[in-house]
Amino acid sequence: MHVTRLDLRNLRRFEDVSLRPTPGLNLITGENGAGKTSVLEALHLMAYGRSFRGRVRDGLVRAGSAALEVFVEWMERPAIAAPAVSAIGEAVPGYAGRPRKAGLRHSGQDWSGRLDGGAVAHLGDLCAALAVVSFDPGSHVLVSGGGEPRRRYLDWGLFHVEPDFLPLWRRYSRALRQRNALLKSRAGGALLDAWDAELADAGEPLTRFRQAYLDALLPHYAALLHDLAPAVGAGALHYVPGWRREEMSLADALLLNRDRDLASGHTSVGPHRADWALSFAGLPGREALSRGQAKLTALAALLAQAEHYAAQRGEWPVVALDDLASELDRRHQQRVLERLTGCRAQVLITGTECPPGLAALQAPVSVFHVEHGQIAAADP
Ligand SMILES: Nc1ncnc2c1ncn2[C@@H]1O[C@H](COP(=O)(O)OP(=O)(O)OP(=O)(O)O)[C@@H](O)[C@H]1O
Repeated sequence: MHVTRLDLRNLRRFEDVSLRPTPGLNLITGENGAGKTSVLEALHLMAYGRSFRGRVRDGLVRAGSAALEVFVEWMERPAIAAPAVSAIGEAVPGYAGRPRKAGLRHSGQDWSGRLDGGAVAHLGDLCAALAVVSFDPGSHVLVSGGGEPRRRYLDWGLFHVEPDFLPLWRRYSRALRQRNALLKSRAGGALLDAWDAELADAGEPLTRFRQAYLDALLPHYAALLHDLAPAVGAGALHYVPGWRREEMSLADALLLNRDRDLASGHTSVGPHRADWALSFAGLPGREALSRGQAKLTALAALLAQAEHYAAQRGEWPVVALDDLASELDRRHQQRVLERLTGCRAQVLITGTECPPGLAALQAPVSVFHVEHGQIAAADP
């Protein structure tokens, strides 16, 4: 898929700007503080419901404004592969791609959204429509941070490639909220039994989906890691389900931990505590990765997710690379961009100037310059 239009209103320093990216490589340049990252943040917000720099209420809305607005138009490949031109040489309507559009207004507390002209009930519906994979200076948390970004990573992938996952995830989240509320009010008995059963009913298949997804990512990740950071040795990924799954069912684990959960007021076992671990044949553990290696490992994981998405859905997600030159050295910049241009993915890159790895690529690139709160197309 590729974004054809991105409008931002009252987002960080931008009052009202519009960007028309091209399907291939797009470079967004500007001085420090010009607003380059904010452009990618807007796209990320539509695709994830949050910025990669935190929540909307943490400063995304322009000072003095009540709410921000993001509007995105993109082209999506049709689900059925068919020639764009018929046997008699005429264009086949609808097969060249499906135009889609989404709008989001967010005040930090309240939001409203529209998708293809209709109102959406859940922010997740917007996020499931537009697929963006972002690599930014904070992406290393996928490797060096706590479990939450790694769970989000798995769930984002599953929202996009597994249609049965989102309803299951909603069921589990609702049951977890209800169970925690009961635990806090110290209520036990039949009601708690019922929510335990619901948690187990949703949590077991949810875990199977996550485990299968991580297994499916592994070949992509291992090949990318070998290409980007061969010194760390073969990479492996291991799912950690959030309870001792090899010994007992989730229903049994919930029952076993009930007294402890009643004392603490929250559910201590289950897929909401899941994680996945990374191991490397050439290193004792992820703690031994250098900062640069941690970034490359995170990038391998993110690109693996994009590759897997492309294999499943028949088209690439949009790839956003924030401040590429400060994240990767020239050789790695070039390697990554070669891969992405070879796959015909739409790529949006930010930088104070053209990253050396992009200049060395000699591929066609559309350049946009951000200055004084405006975005303008510039000469390549
Ligand atoms: N809520 C806000 N209201 C108004 N202006 C804001 C708000 N939040 C951030 N800004 C300003 O918007 C700009 C955001 O810049 P952004 O981080 O997108 O720039 P950048 O071009 O990526 O910078 P750098 O190269 O330094 O990373 C900064 O000038 C910042 O001071």
